[in-house]
Amino acid sequence: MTRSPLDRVRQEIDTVDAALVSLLARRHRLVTRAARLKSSSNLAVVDANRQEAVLSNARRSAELHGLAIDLIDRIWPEMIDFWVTYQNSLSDQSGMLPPASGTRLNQLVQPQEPHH
Ligand SMILES: C=C(O[C@@H]1C=C(C(=O)O)C=C[C@H]1O)C(=O)O
Repeated sequence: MTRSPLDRVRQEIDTVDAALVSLLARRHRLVTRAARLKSSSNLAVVDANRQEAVLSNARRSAELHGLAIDLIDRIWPEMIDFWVTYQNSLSDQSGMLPPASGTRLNQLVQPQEPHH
């Protein structure tokens, strides 16, 4: 079977996607370490200044690579939101930290199972 140019490009896209997932997994491990360090120093999960720095680093990096900043602005806030929720879930489990001020009420109040 001869592979078309489109097939080859798609294979390369798959390789890049696998590398992205591997980097996301690495970020996840680092965020877990950050959560433990904040917990042991009694620091809040959410750090707005740090979030701004993370976003502006990513935007600057996109600019250097000629990548649309719009893409960063759509992806990074989602990632940060995901990892803030994740860290809040860790601190809820350990019971070591009060909920961060940014924690939404629906994360705190667990709906009761209806009784049958
Ligand atoms: C990972 C951290 O926790 C939160 C999540 C961040 C992120 O995903 O980059 C940045 C700041 C914090 O609001 C951190 O404090 O570094």
